[in-house]
Amino acid sequence: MPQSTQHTMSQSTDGTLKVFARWRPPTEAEAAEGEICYRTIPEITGLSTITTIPEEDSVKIRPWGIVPETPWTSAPAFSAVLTPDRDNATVFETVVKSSIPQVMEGANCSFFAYGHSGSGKTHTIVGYDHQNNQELGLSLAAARNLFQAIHSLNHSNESSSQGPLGIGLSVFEMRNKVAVDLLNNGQECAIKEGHDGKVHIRGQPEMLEGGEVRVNFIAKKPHWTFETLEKDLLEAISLRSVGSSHVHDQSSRSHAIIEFEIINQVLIDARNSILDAKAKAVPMGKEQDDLQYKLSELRKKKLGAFHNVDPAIMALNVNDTMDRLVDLKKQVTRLQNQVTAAEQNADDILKGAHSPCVGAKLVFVDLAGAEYHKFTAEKATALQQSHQEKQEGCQINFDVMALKEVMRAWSTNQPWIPFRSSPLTMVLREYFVGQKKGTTAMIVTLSPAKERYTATLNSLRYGSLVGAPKGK
Ligand SMILES: Nc1ncnc2c1ncn2[C@@H]1O[C@H](COP(=O)(O)OP(=O)(O)OP(=O)(O)O)[C@@H](O)[C@H]1O
Repeated sequence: MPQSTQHTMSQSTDGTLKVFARWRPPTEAEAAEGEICYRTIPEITGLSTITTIPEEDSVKIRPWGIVPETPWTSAPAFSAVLTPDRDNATVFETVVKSSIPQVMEGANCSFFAYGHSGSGKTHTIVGYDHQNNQELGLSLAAARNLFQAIHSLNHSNESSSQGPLGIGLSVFEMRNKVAVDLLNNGQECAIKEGHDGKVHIRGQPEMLEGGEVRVNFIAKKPHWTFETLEKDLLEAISLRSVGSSHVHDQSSRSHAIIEFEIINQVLIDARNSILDAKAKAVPMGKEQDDLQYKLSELRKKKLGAFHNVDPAIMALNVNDTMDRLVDLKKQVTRLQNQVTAAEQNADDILKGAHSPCVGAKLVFVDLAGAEYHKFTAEKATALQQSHQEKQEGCQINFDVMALKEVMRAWSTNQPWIPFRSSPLTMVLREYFVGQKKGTTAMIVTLSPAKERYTATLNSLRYGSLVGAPKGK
């Protein structure tokens, strides 16, 4: 039960990283058991601290639990503390709304929900009551607002040769070390870092007619209206993996990532051209490597090396093979030039777009809750988890700690940001880098149930670490 609840409007110390706390209402059973006592204290900086109050009645003593002897007080880390009476529409106004103009100016903005199982992350990010505008999740409310801004730009820009603006939707989850494409039947995608440091999420190669191999990236579906985007997004989210956590057996066991990118048809076509050019270049490159290998085998044999060579290779005519190799090299160079030109074209479209918002991204991440097995009933339930679930739990803990370091390094303009620390932070890299810095915010979702005191305190500690002002 909050001793005093303070709702402050969003303010930020540096304009880029904000942390919010959101308490959800108790269920009937939780209310009957009693609630965690806490107090919000606004600081002069505009940030708030949260103190938990271990009054006799505030934290239930459990047989194997630990009862805190002293109050715990956070750092002044919270831009706003949203009390249980605040609905999703209010959370949107407080946390997300100011980022819509930033995205329209070309900045990337990202929002993370962090909290233990059942604390309200999915309620906050996606929402459950989609008929009720007041309870639309932040991602959907943001998409609706973004479409309003885009449509008015489309009307004022009707003559644009690049076509109207829309939103490219990607929805995937990070499960262990792979990305699972929820817009493409749950296809597993590998996470690869390119020579340029950019991280790509690659799907399974697709065999095309004529032997071409198309390596698709994670699906990005273009949408021109909010209604079609909403339908796709909700269908994708329904495919998320669930498992047994310490609270219930329908817990999200993955980090879900919802990405909106502002696009136009010209950009879509340019990106398809890159994939087409690569599809042609890949088999040629492979054939070239293959011939080079065969020729080296033939040379070794010619030099008298004691070496078993495949009879099929021995049967090759060296001169013909060399001619074919020279020809292939020319073709591969030509195709690689086509790929480079297609990539350059896509970059030029982004730079020369009629609106600076083309290519800007707005991202929502529903983080899997970290596991805290140290105390109480959570340990008992954890023991019933399968080996795979325990491994996932370790990876989840690792990911969220890596994310905290990335956020702190990024918000304090460190020259080196540890994006490579975990697959999650590798994938998130592109949302943090960019010409313009937009808002990044963490919403720590909190359960008021005494039963969940340890987990709630751990979430608060995490929020406090992420949001503590620079240098602390
Ligand atoms: N702010 C809120 N107001 C009303 N109900 C809420 C709120 N937050 C959460 N709930 C309810 O609490 C339950 C658990 O919420 P939710 O599924 O969002 O938790 P979660 O943190 O995503 O859990 P998990 O990590 O296990 O998936 C749901 O029934 C949801 O409707």
